[in-house]
Amino acid sequence: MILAIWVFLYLTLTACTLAILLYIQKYYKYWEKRKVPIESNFFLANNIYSVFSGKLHFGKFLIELYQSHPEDPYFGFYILGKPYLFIRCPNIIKGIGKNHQYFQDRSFFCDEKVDPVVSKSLFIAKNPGWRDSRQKLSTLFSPAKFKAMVPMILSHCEKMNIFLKRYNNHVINVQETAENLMTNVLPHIFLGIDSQCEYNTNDNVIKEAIKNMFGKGWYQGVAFFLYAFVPKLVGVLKCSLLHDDFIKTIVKDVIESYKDTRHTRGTRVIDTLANLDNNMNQKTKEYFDENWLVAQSSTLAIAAFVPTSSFFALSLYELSLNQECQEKLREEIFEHIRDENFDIYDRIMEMKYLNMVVAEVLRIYPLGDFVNRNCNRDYVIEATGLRIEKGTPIMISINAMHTDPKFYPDPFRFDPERFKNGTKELENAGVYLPFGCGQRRCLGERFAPVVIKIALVEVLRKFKFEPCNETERPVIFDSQVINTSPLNGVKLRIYKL
Ligand code: HEM
Repeated sequence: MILAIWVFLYLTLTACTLAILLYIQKYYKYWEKRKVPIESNFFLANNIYSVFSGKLHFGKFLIELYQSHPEDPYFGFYILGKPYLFIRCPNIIKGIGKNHQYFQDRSFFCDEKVDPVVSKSLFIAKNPGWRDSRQKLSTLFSPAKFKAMVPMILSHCEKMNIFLKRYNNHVINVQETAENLMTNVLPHIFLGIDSQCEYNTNDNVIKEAIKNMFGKGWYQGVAFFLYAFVPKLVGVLKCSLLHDDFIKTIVKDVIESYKDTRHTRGTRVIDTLANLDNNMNQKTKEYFDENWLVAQSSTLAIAAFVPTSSFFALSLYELSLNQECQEKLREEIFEHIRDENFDIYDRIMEMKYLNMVVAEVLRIYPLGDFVNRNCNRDYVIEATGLRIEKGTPIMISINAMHTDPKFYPDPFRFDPERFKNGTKELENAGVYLPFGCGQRRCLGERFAPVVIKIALVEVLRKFKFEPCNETERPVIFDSQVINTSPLNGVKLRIYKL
């Protein structure tokens, strides 16, 4: 018996050693053999361990990598010995955006058997699930749907302004105000729930549930690392990236209410999601199950909440530090809005300076830091002849592109004039990509700016913002969360006009 155990242990150890040796043989000096410059050692790129211990933000880590290869169009790096390709050259980035058939998926992966919810999230899903889900979700974000949302967004802005009026000549944390506004607006649109988030208190169950859905600290760091880089271990360790009990309860309630045939289906995003198309074949229908609903509802809440809150707060921050821009924007707002009976949706589309301000905020603070893809078919970079092999993950740092002085002189100066000709030219040049690139770009690309522009117009018509002693310069970001979010909030002094 003892002998059998020893033989078993010996064989297992030999098999593991062989597997590791084969793995190392396959990948060791992978980039060197292809004459691709490399970053650091074979096992772990640079100081990536600081990211997963919560000391360094992942976006910052990518900027440091980008800056360490100033002359290279791309370079390779390794995570646990797996080769990654970091793309720096705008022309190559454009090619990746255009050639969706080669770069359909992200390299993050989650097996449906291991996590039936996360695996279906639009952010993680692979084809054909991703394509069908994206088609279905895209119908929710049409200009007509936005227009219909405007009165609701306005009513929440009005409540915010009533709160702000009480704080004339006081210092307030606009990040907190922005989060409260989004706690009211987003669950209303996506889930049809009234969060009743008050502005004078910081404890709202829905806000806390959304903020905690992704967790924080070392546990989230480890879970994110496993999902992103060693997905097979997720099942073994049974760790979960998502705390979705709150969304699950809401989805269950909606599905339950549909069983009652007298119930009239609403116009909320969740109603549209739950409303399955009768033309779908059985297999597709099976995919769009309750887990799919929970997955998409959570994805929308997570993907929207932090970026839109920070986007609003950081817009006010930059407009406070740059008073002449704030004044210019206010003048434009008053020029377009002379009385109370105006169609705000049409007006914000016409406001050129407002668009320039928003574009510049998204340049300095792209909020979604990186683009990540998995090459799903061998792809040759025409300019250099490098063959990116099937299965190779690639990384693009949006933040690093947006703050590279080669593309944006004096990159940390807030200057909306950079966008006086719009964003198209810079987008086409592959150097402006706040919402990513290609077919897998952000689903909220048109929605987020609409909400922020309305909120900015509403608040700047009534209030002026100035920096104060507590205003950080520059803003310090939280290194323990995946999104870009100010660690200590954004403190500004507010004056009633
Ligand atoms: C200022 C606000 C926002 C910024 C800067 C932002 C940025 C991004 C970026 C950079 C990506 C990755 C794109 C790529 O890989 O090419 C992304 C993906 C995504 N975003 Fe946003 N986002 C914002 C707001 C929103 C909102 C409001 C929603 C929800 C309506 C949303 C939903 C998503 C989804 C679902 C994806 C994954 C898309 C897919 O894989 O098909 N985002 N976002």
